[in-house]
Amino acid sequence: MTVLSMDRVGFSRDGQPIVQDVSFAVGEGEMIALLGPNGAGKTTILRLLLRLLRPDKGKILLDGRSLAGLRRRDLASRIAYVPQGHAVIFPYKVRDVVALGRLADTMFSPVASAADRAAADAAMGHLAVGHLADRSYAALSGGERQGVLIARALAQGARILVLDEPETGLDYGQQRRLFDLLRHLAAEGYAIVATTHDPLRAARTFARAILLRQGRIMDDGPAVTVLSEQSIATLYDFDA
Ligand SMILES: Nc1ncnc2c1ncn2[C@@H]1O[C@H](COP(=O)(O)OP(=O)(O)OP(=O)(O)O)[C@@H](O)[C@H]1O
Repeated sequence: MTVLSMDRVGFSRDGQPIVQDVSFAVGEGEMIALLGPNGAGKTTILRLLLRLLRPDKGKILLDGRSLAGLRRRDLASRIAYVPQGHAVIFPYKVRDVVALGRLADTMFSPVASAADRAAADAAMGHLAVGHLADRSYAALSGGERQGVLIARALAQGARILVLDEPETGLDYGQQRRLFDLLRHLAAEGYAIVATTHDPLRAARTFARAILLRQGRIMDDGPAVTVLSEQSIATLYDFDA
């Protein structure tokens, strides 16, 4: 079932088209890699999906309803953003970072409820980061941070995860564990959209790949098919 879709979306900055005529639909349980050279518009598409930017043209639908008209709280209950883990944006204890995922709910009440604390604890348990709860987020390794950021997204209760280059800064083992985890979540029904700069990993790990070039979709389909040697060469502009 489709949970999120873009229909002929266009977005410009200062009259310059950044995203043009982009259409795709994300289904429950799908794991989609968004690939393309620097400046192709990947992050812009993520920001449009998260409603951090508004499209100039076309429509974005969440559960069949226009993203533009949704209440922030409803949006937060469905879509969670996992930023790059290497930036220390949270000078807090891990437990507090994960509880921030409940903010969409807790901001309506001055105190985190028992249910909020339970959701944060459950998310940490699910991602095996519970033992880090009282550590400082800033002192964690890249892989540990990425796990905590995903736990924060799960605590939010959202079933659509949008990740920006999640493997950045992780060693090979941590990347393996991260992508195993994402596959596991997709098998549980989570919809996952992630940008990546690693076509070989995307071909092995993701079910589907969307290739983006100069703001337009160049190809979209099963990752193993779409990410051929030839199309990778075309996408990144080198001789195969
Ligand atoms: N805040 C901004 N102001 C002006 N132009 C911007 C801004 N953010 C992005 N752009 C431009 O929009 C285009 C697409 O950028 P975007 O960050 O979406 O690309 P990307 O595919 O995510 O690139 P990268 O792989 O380098 O992260 C680029 O030409 C970029 O310079």
